[in-house]
Amino acid sequence: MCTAYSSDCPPASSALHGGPAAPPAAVAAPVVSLREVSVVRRGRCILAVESFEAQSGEFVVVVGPNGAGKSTLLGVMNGFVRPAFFRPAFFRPGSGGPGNGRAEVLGCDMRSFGGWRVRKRVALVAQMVDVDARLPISVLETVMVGGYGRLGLWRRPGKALRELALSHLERTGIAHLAHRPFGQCSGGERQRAAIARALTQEPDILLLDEPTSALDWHAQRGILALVADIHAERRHTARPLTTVMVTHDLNALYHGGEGEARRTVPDRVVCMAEGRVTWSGPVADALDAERLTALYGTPIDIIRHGPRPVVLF
Ligand SMILES: Nc1ncnc2c1ncn2[C@@H]1O[C@H](COP(=O)(O)OP(=O)(O)OP(=O)(O)O)[C@@H](O)[C@H]1O
Repeated sequence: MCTAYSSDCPPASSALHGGPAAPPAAVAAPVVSLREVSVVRRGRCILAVESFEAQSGEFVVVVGPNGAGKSTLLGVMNGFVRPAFFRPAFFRPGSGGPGNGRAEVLGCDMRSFGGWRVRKRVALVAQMVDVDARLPISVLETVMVGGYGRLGLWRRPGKALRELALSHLERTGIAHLAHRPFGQCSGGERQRAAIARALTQEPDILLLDEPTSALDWHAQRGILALVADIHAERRHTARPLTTVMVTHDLNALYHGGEGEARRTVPDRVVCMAEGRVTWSGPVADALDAERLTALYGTPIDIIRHGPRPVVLF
């Protein structure tokens, strides 16, 4: 069942084949609203979130130790992981029932077929995986895959999708790699291609799961600046982008680019541990030595470099 934007979760307007006008930015409902959501795997509760919300146009960063449930949370948001619900009073994961539990993304109830519907509008840049260099698929073809969900069952990818993909290759700075086999690209180039593919999906929500892991310093800075710029470009449009990024790089919270003008300052940081959201608040408060030491279970210090806090461990 869909509740916020319309009765059938219509796609927002698409450069690919046009479409109904996007919902106005003034829609008050959060684009992600999770309450008493749980995920159980092999009899173990790996996610038990009492409350998580993301507003339209918000930039949220999710941090926490390995196994905290961050990727699972992203999976619930893009419909790949089907949520169950728990009642906090009894804490019976997966017990379902009316309770107060709900999982809505872009106004779609993720319990029904919402996951299938929103997947077209929620793009995920997953953790980097190794790809065989002999894989016969070019960077351009990889990026075009992002538009397939919007094409529907009977339409074949055509010129419009190709041009859209090329424009996003340009935007992410790798237009010159369009015809190179994807598997022959460097880690940083592959992450740019993954972001271009996500943009070709024309998403309302962009999810990024450790987009800078395994990249060198220069590539990390480039990816973070790109993500920040893409988010900022849509901030004051009729269709602001909601960005949710998982990262282990706490210094990425504050600085994503070169120079003050390009720094990344997300709107909010969400801390997770043992499947739960343990804290949520502004970046300045998140970068607190005591809080981070407790979260990661290892001593963490914060020093200042000019106006910028730097996390040391
Ligand atoms: N399909 C599954 N079956 C069993 N356990 C799972 C499954 N998927 C995830 N888990 C477990 O759930 C926990 C949370 O996993 P998740 O990948 O969400 O954590 P994470 O915070 O993203 O971790 P990391 O920072 O290491 O990527 C982990 O202990 C993981 O082993």
